[in-house]
Amino acid sequence: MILARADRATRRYGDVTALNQVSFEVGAGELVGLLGPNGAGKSTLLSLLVGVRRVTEGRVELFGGDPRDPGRRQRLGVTPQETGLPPTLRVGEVVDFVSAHYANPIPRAELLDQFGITDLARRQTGGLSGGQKRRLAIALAFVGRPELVILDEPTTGLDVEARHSLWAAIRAYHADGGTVLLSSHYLEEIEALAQRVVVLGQGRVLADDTVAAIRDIVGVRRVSLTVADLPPLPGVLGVERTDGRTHLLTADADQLVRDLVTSNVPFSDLEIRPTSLEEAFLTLTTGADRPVDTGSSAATQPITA
Ligand SMILES: Nc1ncnc2c1ncn2[C@@H]1O[C@H](COP(=O)(O)OP(=O)(O)OP(=O)(O)O)[C@@H](O)[C@H]1O
Repeated sequence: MILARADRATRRYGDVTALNQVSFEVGAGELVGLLGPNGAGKSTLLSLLVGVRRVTEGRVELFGGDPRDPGRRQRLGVTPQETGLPPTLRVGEVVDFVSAHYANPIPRAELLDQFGITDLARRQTGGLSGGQKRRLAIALAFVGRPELVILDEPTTGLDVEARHSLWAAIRAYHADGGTVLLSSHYLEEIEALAQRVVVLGQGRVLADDTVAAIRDIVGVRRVSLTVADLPPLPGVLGVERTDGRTHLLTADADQLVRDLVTSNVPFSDLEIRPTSLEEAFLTLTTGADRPVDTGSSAATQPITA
């Protein structure tokens, strides 16, 4: 059963195309990570799916119909990137207030315990730290026992301990049959939680695959050197030349260096460094005005830079 779907969804803000013909689905019981650099369109996509924004073109569906239908939203739990909590209400009162909107909410004490915020129950939300507010906001997404939870960068601003306790709560919900779609900048977070990753870049789906397949792509290394002329070498995914330096992208830097040495080409100032997630995706898609097809292992396809 498909719980959320985007079908060639496009969203523009004036001249800015935030999402460009995005299609993907979230099936019941999945835990899907939405990964992408700043401005990739993650929040826009989530806001369409939860019904707070409308598509410019294309279609989005939640539980098989219009996300703006209140009946459907009852079955959904959401934590947006920023949440405004009424500053004078106590944490327990906020939980009670949100619970009152649902037929069968999780009891207050149980919810606070699950999210490690029991000791905050009597504190006014205005006096909470940023991380404490964030944990409360995330807990509130789960209070109505939703079938689908959508979390926009849930652990941004949390310390390591809070992040891990939140991951445990998300895993427990998923193990109980819940479905999760969460966005993140952090590959680590997606790896810790998700089975499937949808990568967005510049408003498009660049990849939709297993964590392992995506890991292969971001495992790309950048081998930089000064060289006059380079013969074709195996395993080179992309070549860039800037300021007299040549940069080779490869999934196996060790082998590439061996091949460079045995090719007898004179070179100097060899440097190897990992590409950041953002850089890997931007580089791999440079000049390729089309999505990367990881279904046939994008990491082994030649990319012209
Ligand atoms: N209300 C808006 N008005 C104009 N442009 C917007 C608006 N919201 C988003 N954008 C633009 O749309 C693009 C996608 O933004 P979006 O917030 O969806 O990306 P994101 O992947 O969630 O980024 P981040 O990781 O930084 O939160 C960006 O270029 C952004 O500046």
